[in-house]
Amino acid sequence: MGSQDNNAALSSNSFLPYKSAKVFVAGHRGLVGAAIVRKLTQLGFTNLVLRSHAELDLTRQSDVEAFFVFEKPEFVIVAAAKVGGIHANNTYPADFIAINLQIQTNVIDSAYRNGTKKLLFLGSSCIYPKFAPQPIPEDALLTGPLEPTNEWYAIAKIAGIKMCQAYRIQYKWDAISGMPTNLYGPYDNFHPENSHVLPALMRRFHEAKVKGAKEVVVWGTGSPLREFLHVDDLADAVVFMMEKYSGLEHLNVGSGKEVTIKELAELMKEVVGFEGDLVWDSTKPDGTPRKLMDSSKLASLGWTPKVSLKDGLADTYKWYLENVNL
Ligand SMILES: NC(=O)C1=CN([C@@H]2O[C@H](COP(=O)(O)OP(=O)(O)OC[C@H]3O[C@@H](n4cnc5c(N)ncnc54)[C@H](OP(=O)(O)O)[C@@H]3O)[C@@H](O)[C@H]2O)C=CC1
Ligand SMILES: C[C@H]1O[C@H](OP(=O)(O)OP(=O)(O)OC[C@H]2O[C@@H](n3cnc4c(=O)[nH]c(N)nc43)[C@H](O)[C@@H]2O)[C@@H](O)[C@@H](O)C1=O
Repeated sequence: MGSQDNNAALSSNSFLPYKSAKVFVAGHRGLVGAAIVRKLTQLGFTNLVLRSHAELDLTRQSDVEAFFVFEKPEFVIVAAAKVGGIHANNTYPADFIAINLQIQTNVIDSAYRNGTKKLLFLGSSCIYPKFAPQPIPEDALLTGPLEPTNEWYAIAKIAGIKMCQAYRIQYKWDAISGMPTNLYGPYDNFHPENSHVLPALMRRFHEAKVKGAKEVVVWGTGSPLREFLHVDDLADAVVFMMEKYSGLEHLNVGSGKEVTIKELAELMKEVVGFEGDLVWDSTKPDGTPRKLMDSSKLASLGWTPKVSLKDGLADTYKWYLENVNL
């Protein structure tokens, strides 16, 4: 993190006092983007620039350039991406590498060229080697082979981190990166196959309860460990980093707490109130055995998460009942 000192001159762009600043939240209808918009609105930001995918396809370079020339946002948060769980990543590798490279390259380059003061890029904990030391420090990046089920997505995300670093070094531009762990919360994707484990199980347990089914199938062996963070905590961390961090290195953003998939399934069963049995489908991949991140750098700057997994699950299930299960 010594390189952060070399960039001290770039850290003058404080964010929080400028409530009327133009802030572009890319991907504002997704899990993460929606939480960031909620947080910024709560804080009193009045000039958010938002475009749905239908209004602006961020893979289209000339459209993105025209948007930035016209809007010239002062701050940019990149929460738009092609995102999915283990099955989607494994099934659509071309989409995961190409769409993510296109979106992030277009947005980062156009933001720099049109006077954006500061940009935050979001990656993911899957950037780290499959067998990284645990908890995973930021400097484990590029020290070993990736998990094959999501290497295409991981390579795109690593390119995003490196692009922010390259623009910081060459242009002295304040681009930073945050690497969140597995997230969940309101506006998650509850698709039965393509979503992440937590929303997938919430939906499957709920539907099983409603139908009076005797069992629910859960993928893999149940032994992999995952670290979950409520998306409201992530949004809080994003605002914190926009205000306080201007370094070359990406920063891990995790809860510091891990559970096995079996423990998650048992907890979900309890929260949803399903009374049948769990059946394990070991033909489905487990993915990375463990990916607990070391988020002590962010903690040392003064940020800590607040939402426990149990409370977060109950809150998300309430949202699911009110909004998805209509
Ligand atoms: N969910 C998680 O567990 C984790 C997420 N992250 C990161 O957080 C970020 C946000 O993820 P998350 O909110 O979960 O993802 P979502 O899929 O919920 O949201 C992604 C958003 O990006 C938009 N988008 C996708 N493609 C395009 C495009 N071509 N043009 C314009 N908009 C587009 C989507 O719009 P539409 O739906 O209309 O296509 C959607 O609003 C990503 O960078 C992801 O890597 C990191 C770690 C874990
Ligand atoms: C955030 C992160 O998310 C992805 O990585 P992942 O953590 O492996 O993602 P996942 O949530 O899909 O699975 C976690 C674990 O859970 C098990 N599992 C059980 N039952 C279901 C199930 O029903 N659905 C899913 N998806 N998984 C299930 C599953 O077999 C695996 O062992 C990356 O591709 C990449 O997108 C990324 O960055």
